[in-house]
Amino acid sequence: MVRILVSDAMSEEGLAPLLADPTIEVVQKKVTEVEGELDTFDALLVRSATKVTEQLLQNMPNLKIVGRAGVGVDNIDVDAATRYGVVVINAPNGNTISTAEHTFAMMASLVRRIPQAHISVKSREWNRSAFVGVELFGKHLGIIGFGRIGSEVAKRARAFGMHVHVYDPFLTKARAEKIGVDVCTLDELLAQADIITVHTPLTKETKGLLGPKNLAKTKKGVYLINCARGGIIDEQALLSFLENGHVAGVALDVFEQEPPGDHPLLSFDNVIVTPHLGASTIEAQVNVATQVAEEVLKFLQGKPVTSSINLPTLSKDVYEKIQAFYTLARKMGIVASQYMSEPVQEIAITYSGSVADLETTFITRSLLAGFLKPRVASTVNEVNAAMIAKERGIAFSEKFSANGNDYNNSITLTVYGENKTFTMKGTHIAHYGDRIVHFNGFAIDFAPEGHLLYIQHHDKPGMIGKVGNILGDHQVNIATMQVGRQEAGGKAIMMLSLDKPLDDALVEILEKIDDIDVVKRLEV
Ligand SMILES: NC(=O)C1=CN([C@@H]2O[C@H](COP(=O)(O)OP(=O)(O)OC[C@H]3O[C@@H](n4cnc5c(N)ncnc54)[C@H](O)[C@@H]3O)[C@@H](O)[C@H]2O)C=CC1
Ligand SMILES: O=C(O)C(=O)COP(=O)(O)O
Repeated sequence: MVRILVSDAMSEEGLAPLLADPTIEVVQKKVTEVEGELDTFDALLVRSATKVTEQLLQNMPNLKIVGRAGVGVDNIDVDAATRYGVVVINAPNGNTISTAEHTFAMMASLVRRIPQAHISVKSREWNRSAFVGVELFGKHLGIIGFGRIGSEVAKRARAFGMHVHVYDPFLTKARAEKIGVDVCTLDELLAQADIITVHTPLTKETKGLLGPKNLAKTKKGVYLINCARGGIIDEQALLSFLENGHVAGVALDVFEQEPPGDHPLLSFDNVIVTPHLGASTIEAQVNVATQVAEEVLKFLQGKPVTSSINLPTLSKDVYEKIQAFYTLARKMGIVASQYMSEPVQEIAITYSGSVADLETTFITRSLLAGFLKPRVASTVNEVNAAMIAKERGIAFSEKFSANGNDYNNSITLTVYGENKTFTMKGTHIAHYGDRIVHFNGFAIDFAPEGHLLYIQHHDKPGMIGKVGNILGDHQVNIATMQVGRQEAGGKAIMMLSLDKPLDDALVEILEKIDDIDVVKRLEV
C-alpha cells in the first residue's frame, strides 16, 4: 500500500484520483500529528504552510516525491530533496488567474481605499470626504516579474486603460513584442510607475529587490503591491518609506513571516492586507490539487511527470520514445559498475543512430543512476544521479553520432578507471529487447538481465565443457550462454545467464581453472 501524507488543506475534489485508488492510503494530517510514522510515507503533498526542510526529508526516508499544490517552492529545500533523490513537482498554472485577480482586487482596493471605507461604514460613520481615491485609468503600472501571473495582471491593466511597463531580465524580446508590453530596465520602471506590483519568485536575487536603494528611485506617492512572496519588498525599508510619506499606500498578501503577528506595518492606515489569499479560490484549489494528484499518480505508476522542479521535463510523447533506451541505459550502467569494481574517473556515453536524435538527458541520468546504484548506500535515481557523480569526482560526457555502426541505434559506454578502461555497446531491438553487442573488446550478443556470469579465458577446446560441468555438479542451471573471441586461439569470453546467483565458493572454483583469467558475477 502506497501512503501519501497531505499536510496542508487541499481540495477533496482535486485529490479525488488519489482518494479513489484502492492501492493508495491518503492521510490528511499535519506533519506534527504523524511524527511517529513519518518513515512510512511515499509521497508528501503540501501548500505553502508546511516547511519541507532537510530535517523533515531525513525523517521521511521512504519519501519519493513532494507535490506542491501551488507555484512557489520556497518552502521546500529543493537542493536537499535532490540530494536525497526525492522528486519535487508543483502545479505551476492552476492558480495563475486567481492570483492575478487578487492582485487586481488589491490594486483597486488600494487606490479607492475600499477596506478603510468599509471599516468606517461598519463603524456607523458616513465620511465620504475621507475616502477620496485616484483612478487607475491613465496611470503607469510597473510589473516586476513577467511570468504567468505578471502577464495576466498586464492584460487586466490594459483593459482598465493603464500604461504597462515591465521589468523581467529573463523575458525574451519576441515574447514581449507578442504581448505588446513596454519592456524597460528596473530603473526606468521605478522612475515611471505610479503603481508597482511584484510577481517574481523569492530568490537570492529578488529578496529585498525593493529595498532602501530602489524605493528611493520610485516616484513620490507611489503605490506598492506584493501578492508574490514576503521579502521581495523589504519590510523594514517599507516602514521608513511609509513613515516619511514617500509611499502613498501598500497592499500586501504575503509577509516575510507568516502569520506576521504584531508587525508594525499593520498599524499604518494606508497598508491594506490579506492573509496569503492569492490562490484561495474554489477554482484555483481544485486546479492545483488536481494537477498534483494526477502528477503524483503518474509518478507512482512509473510514468513521467511534466512539472518537476528537479528533473528534466518530459512530455508523454518524448517519454514513450526514450523509454526503451532509458531501461537499456540503466542496465548498461549496472553491468558496467559491477564489471569495473574499482574507482572510476570518467564515464563517456556515445549515442548513435536513431537514439542520437532523442532527448538523451534522461537516458544519461538513468545510465548514471544504474552505474552508481551498486556503489552508494543512499537512494540514487534520475533526480540525484548527476549530482552524486559530481560529488564523487566522476565526470560524464555525451557524444552523438548519426551513424548507428551496423545497428539502427546503439549506446556505447566507456568507463575510465584508475587501472583500466572498459567499453560496452548496447542496442534496443523492437520486439526483441535489449542486447549487449560489444563487451570489453569482444563482439558478443546477450540480454543484460538476471544472474549473469562473465568468464574471460583462453580460446581452447574444452573450456565451455569444464565450466558447464562444474556448474552442473553444483546444481546451477545455465539458461543461456553466449561466447565471443578476438581471434582463434586468443582471448575469449563467455557470458552465461544462470537460473540462480552464484555463491562465492563456486566463483573461486571457476577462477582456479587453468586458462580462465577473469570470473565476474553481474546481477541486473
Ligand atoms: N499570493 C499567492 O497566494 C500566490 C503567490 N504566487 C507567487 O507569485 C510569484 C509568481 O508566480 P508565477 O507568475 O506563476 O511564476 P512565473 O515563474 O511564471 O513568473 C515569475 C517571473 O519572474 C521573473 N523573474 C525571476 N527573477 C527575476 C528578477 N530578479 N527580476 C525580475 N523578474 C524576475 C521570471 O523571469 C518569470 O518570468 C511566485 O513567487 C509565486 O510563488 C503564486 C501563486 C499564488
Ligand atoms: O502557489 C503559490 O505560490 C502560493 O503562494 C499559494 O500558496 P498557498 O497554496 O495558498 O499556501
